Amino acid sequence: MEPLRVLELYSGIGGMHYALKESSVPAEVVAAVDVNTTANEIYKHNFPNTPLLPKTIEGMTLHDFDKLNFDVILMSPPCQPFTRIGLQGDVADPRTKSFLYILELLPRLSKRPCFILLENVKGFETSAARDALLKTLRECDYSFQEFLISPTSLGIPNSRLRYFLIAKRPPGSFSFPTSIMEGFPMCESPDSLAVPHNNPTSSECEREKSGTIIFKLETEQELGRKRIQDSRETVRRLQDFLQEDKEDMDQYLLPPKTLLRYALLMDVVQPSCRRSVCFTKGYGHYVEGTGSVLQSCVDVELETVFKNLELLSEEDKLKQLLQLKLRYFTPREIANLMGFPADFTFPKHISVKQQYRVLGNSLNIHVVSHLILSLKWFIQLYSMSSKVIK
Ligand SMILES: C[S@@+](CC[C@H](N)C(=O)[O-])C[C@H]1O[C@@H](n2cnc3c(N)ncnc32)[C@H](O)[C@@H]1O
Repeated sequence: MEPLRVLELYSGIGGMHYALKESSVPAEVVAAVDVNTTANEIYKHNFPNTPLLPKTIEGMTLHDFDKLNFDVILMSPPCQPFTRIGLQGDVADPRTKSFLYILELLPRLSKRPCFILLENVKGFETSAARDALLKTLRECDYSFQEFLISPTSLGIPNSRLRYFLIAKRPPGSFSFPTSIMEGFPMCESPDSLAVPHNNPTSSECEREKSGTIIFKLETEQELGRKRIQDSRETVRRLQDFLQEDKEDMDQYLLPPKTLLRYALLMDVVQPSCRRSVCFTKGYGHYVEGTGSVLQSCVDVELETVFKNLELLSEEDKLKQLLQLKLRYFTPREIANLMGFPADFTFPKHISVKQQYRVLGNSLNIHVVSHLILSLKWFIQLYSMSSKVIK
C-alpha cells in the first residue's frame, strides 16, 4: 500500500503526527503548518525530516495547497473561540479566520483530500464554525461522524473531553448509529462519571444543589464521584505515568504562597488514583482549574489535613499543608498521560512553563490514533480504488 500523503495543519508539537505513527497506517506527513515559534522548534526537534512551514494558514495560496498533493488533512484549529469558559467569539473571533479560510479552499482544491480528521474542544459542536464545516463537507460529498471522547474511555486516568470529526469521500460511507457519538464505537464510555472538566461554574452550581461541604470546599456528591472514578478498574492508576527518577523534583513542589492561597481550590490526586483533570496551557502558572496536583507524601490523609484548616493560623495552616508534599505533575508525566512516546523530547532551552503551555494545547495521542484506526478499512478501500484509477 502506498503511503498516504498527510497535511498536518495547526501542527503545534506534533500530536497528530505521533497519533498517525502510533496507528501504523502507512502514511507520510508531507507538510506541517504552524505559526508558533516555540511549538515549531519542538516539532522540528522531534521530526527533523518533516517539511515544516512556519507560517499562517491564511498566508498559503490555493496553489500552495494544490502543490502538496495530499490525501489527508489532520487538524486542530485554535479552540479559544469555542471554550465554555471563554468569550465564545466563534466565527467572529479572529482566531477562527484561518479555519474559515480552509473551508473556503476545500471545494476549490484540484484534488480534495479523501480523509479529514479534526479535533477541538467540547463546545465546538454547538458553534457556527461547526455548522459551516458540516455544510462544506456535505457540499463536497463527504460523509462524516462526530465524537465527544475523553482518554478515560481508553483506560487513561486523565479527563480531556474533546470534540472530534472524521470525514471521508467515496468510496464507502460511514454508518454510525448516532450523530455525535460519546466515546468510541463498541467501547463502554465512563465519561459520564468524569469530574467536571475544569469548569468552576458547574461545580459551584452542583454545590448549591447538593449542600454540605465535607472538606476542601467539596460536597458529598463531588467526593462520591471522585471515589467512583477511583474504583474503576478498567482505568489505570496515575502511578504508571509518573517519573521514577526523583531528582530535581523539588522544583515542582507548590510554593508556600500558592498553598496558602489556593489549597482549597486545587484538585488533589494521589499516585494510586485513577483520575486527574484536564491539564491546560496555564498549568504550573495558574492553579485553579488548570490541572490536578499530586500528593507525593501519601502517609498523611488528605481529609485530616483539610478538615478545619480554615480555623488555623497561617503558620499552622502551612505546616499542615506542607506535610502533603503537593507538587505539579512534570511536563514528562503530562506527556505520558497524553500518550507521547518516550522518544518525544523538548529541546534543552525550552522552559518548563513553555513545555506546560504547548502540552496544554496538544491532544491525547492514543485517542486520535484510535480514530485513525477506525478509518483503516476505508483507507485500504481508498488505496485499492486509487490504484485502479492509476
Ligand atoms: C490547538 S493547537 C494545536 C496543537 C497540535 N495539535 C499539537 O499537538 O500540539 C493550535 C495551533 O494552531 C496554531 N495556529 C493558530 N492560528 C494559526 C494560523 N492562523 N496559522 C497557522 N497556525 C496557527 C497555534 O500556534 C497552535 O500551535
